[in-house]
Amino acid sequence: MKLKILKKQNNARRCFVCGVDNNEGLKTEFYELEDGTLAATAVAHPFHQSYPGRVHGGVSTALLDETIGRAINITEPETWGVTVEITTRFKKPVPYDVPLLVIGRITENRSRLFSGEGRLILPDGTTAVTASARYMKLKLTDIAEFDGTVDTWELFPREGDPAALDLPDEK
Ligand SMILES: CCCCCCCCCCCCCC(=O)SCCNC(=O)CCNC(=O)[C@H](O)C(C)(C)COP(=O)(O)OP(=O)(O)OC[C@H]1O[C@@H](n2cnc3c(N)ncnc32)[C@H](O)[C@@H]1OP(=O)(O)O
Repeated sequence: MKLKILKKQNNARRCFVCGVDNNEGLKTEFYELEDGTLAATAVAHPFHQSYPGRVHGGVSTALLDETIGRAINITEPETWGVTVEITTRFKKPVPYDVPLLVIGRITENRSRLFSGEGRLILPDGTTAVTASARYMKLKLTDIAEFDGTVDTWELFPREGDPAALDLPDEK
């Protein structure tokens, strides 16, 4: 199903998942879709491997963690949270050097905790990894040593940013 992108989210600079200056990271981009899903696009590299030919499960988990955690910002742009639990199910190997799509949704939102689920989808539409996670809401100043210079939080628009994304049915 093709879904319109309503908004691109900010990126950090050094974050392993979204840091635009982190050349060992994933440089993931996050897009809010019209149906309330958060979609993330990324390419993993050979230096993210576990066994040769497959991406480390911890890397896939990190992608899912941040995608689910950021999905809260669709309705609450000022909410920040830390992951308190994540459960991941690895169904297929994830290869590097191919475009990966990750989607996340919030399933429960309470005053102190929120939960969500997500899946990592391969270019052929297969779901390779699923996850569910829970986060505790905290003030940004209680989470981050944020000086606003090296570690910024900004929108990095790109000419290649898509206007819509095709979400395959679950398989
Ligand atoms: C600006 C720059 C931005 C950079 C980029 C950002 C990208 C965004 C990335 C986003 C994605 C990436 C995100 C990341 O990678 S976040 C990094 C990974 N996660 C962490 O570092 C979290 C580490 N843990 C902690 O700091 C503490 O444990 C916290 C602060 C969470 C709680 O310690 P604290 O000592 O304060 O609290 P407490 O232990 O007394 O518990 C307090 C209450 O909470 C309840 N409780 C606790 N745990 C759970 C649980 N699992 N399920 C249900 N309930 C739970 C507990 O029962 C109690 O309830 P009650 O008895 O009071 O009723």
